[in-house]
Amino acid sequence: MSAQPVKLAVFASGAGSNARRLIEYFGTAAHPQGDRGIVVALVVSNKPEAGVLHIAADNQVPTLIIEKEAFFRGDAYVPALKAAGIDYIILAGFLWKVPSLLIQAYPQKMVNIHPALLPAYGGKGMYGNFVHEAVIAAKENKSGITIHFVDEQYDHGASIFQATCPVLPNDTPATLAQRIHELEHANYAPVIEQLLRKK
Ligand SMILES: Nc1nc2c(c(=O)[nH]1)N[C@@H](CN(C=O)c1ccc(C(=O)N[C@@H](CCC(=O)O)C(=O)O)cc1)CN2
Ligand SMILES: NCC(=O)N[C@@H]1O[C@H](COP(=O)([O-])[O-])[C@@H](O)[C@H]1O
Repeated sequence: MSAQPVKLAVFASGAGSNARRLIEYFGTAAHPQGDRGIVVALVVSNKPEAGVLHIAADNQVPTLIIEKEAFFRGDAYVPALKAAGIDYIILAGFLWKVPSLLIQAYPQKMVNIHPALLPAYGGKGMYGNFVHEAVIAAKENKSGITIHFVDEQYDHGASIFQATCPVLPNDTPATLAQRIHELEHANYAPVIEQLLRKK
């Protein structure tokens, strides 16, 4: 009898390129990838029109749309996540602050990827292109990604991994975002795999 795979729920609010990469790397409950023993079992979004939901559907990954009032009550969605056998929550462009009760339900089992080198350029309002605009406006010569545990504050949890890339003089938020996405797609899944191997 093969052991049950570790089940990830990916939380996303947008296009879902990171979710797509995680699905490609780990596979799904229906189509596990290799013998990693980890699968993307659920995609959760707060935006019914989010592109990530189409990526989930294309890969037969079940989805859960969350409602604001229930979500911010704190533990409204914990039963559904536990019923789905979710072991880890992976934030990938999720734009709501995760409430404490949900974090407490997944102690040291909730991670986020941020498109900058924290602690700089993090916190409320620092998401998507707002981050890249701030980095360029500050005339930084490098940026990067931070993968970190999630705590009750935005972008404050313990850092797990960082990678850097140059910021070029003629960069726009879009060209920098592309370079950051390449770092994200190369690193998020292997860093998660390594983190779970240590448990
Ligand atoms: N409890 C935590 N929740 C979340 C974290 C975290 O570290 N702790 N990380 C964020 C992801 N994130 C940056 O990596 C981030 C996302 C969104 C915001 C933000 O300012 N959001 C706006 C609302 C935007 C919207 O609804 O469209 C806001 O709060 O006013 C900052 C950082 C995910 N959750
Ligand atoms: N502060 C949170 C934040 O800005 N997250 C960022 O949102 C993007 C989502 O892209 P995707 O939907 O294509 O994965 C990613 O670049 C991620 O780092």
